Amino acid sequence: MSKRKLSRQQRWRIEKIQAERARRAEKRGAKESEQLAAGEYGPEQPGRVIAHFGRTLDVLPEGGEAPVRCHLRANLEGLVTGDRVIWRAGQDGSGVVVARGERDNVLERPDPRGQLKPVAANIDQILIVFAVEPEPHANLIDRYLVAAEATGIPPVLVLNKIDLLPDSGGALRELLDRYESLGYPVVTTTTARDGGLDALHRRLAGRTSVFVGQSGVGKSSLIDRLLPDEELRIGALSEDSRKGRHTTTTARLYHMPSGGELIDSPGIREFGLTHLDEDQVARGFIEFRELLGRCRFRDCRHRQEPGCALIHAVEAGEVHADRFASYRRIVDSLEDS
Ligand SMILES: Nc1nc2c(ncn2[C@@H]2O[C@H](COP(=O)(O)OP(=O)(O)OP(=O)(O)O)[C@@H](O)[C@H]2O)c(=O)[nH]1
Ligand SMILES: [Zn+2]
Repeated sequence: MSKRKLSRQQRWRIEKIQAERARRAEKRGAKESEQLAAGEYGPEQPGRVIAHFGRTLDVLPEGGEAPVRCHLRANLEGLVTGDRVIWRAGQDGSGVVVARGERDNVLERPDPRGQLKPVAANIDQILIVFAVEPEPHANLIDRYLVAAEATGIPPVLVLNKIDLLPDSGGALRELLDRYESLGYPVVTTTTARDGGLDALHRRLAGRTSVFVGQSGVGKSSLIDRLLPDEELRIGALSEDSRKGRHTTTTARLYHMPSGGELIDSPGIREFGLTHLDEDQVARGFIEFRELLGRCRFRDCRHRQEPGCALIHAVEAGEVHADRFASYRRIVDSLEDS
């Protein structure tokens, strides 16, 4: 780390600011404890964060319809959309979040400084959308799959625009079969005719999902149909936040009329283009997992090492050569960046 030289005056100013911040946080905490103790808040109840704006959150009470604008207890940090929380209702219609529940998983994105920050939590599935047009490179699908596998959230492949598919199904059909045989669920959709989203509705029901995918594949078109009502999308938010429309980059959780929850934000849609390390990439190819660690050399990089279990599996036809080539390409691209 580079040592920055601060003048005495600068140092003094920073210390003063920090002391002031600490004092304010302490005061806030003391006031809240007083209010909580004085019974100014109702009993603890479960809820889920559906949007957040700094230290202010919209919480949907469990089993409830209308979100409650809440603030955070002073000692709570880092809550994100999708978090399960314990909160207490205040007397003025707002509330206070007092605890965060355990997370099943969390989706992270790099902030402008390149540091990973959580953006959403408790997601049941990542829907990787691709389309007949623009034609997907298998490599791109693999990239998304690897990124999804690294989060621990199960991915689902969604092939959109099947109205543009040739009758024979073509090469895409073959590609899909390959992913299906690896164990990935595949759903096909089209927004061009009625009923084109039936299979997708079934897949979404009862789960919390996010949509990711390359530009132009039809994410907005799909989401527009899943949340048909603009009012519904905005209506998922409490009164106050409607004014704060500038905060459009925050992830939001929506309830779909057809069933299930959707968490969406521009940042989430771009997910998959984040940095991964070589080991994450190898583990992201699910059929490689049982082979990893079986190479002759413990530090095998699966290039041309003798006794490489992966290369052997490709030669034996147990691992598809395209998937292995894709793995190589992703690893090579890490070295360039
Ligand atoms: N033929 C056909 N076109 C579709 C279908 N779904 C979407 N489109 C068209 O594909 C284009 C891109 O759709 P969008 O919904 O904007 O795609 P997107 O993934 O949200 O793209 P970005 O906003 O750039 O990330 C639009 O012209 C849509 O009308 C479909 O099922 N069939
Ligand atoms: Zn190897």
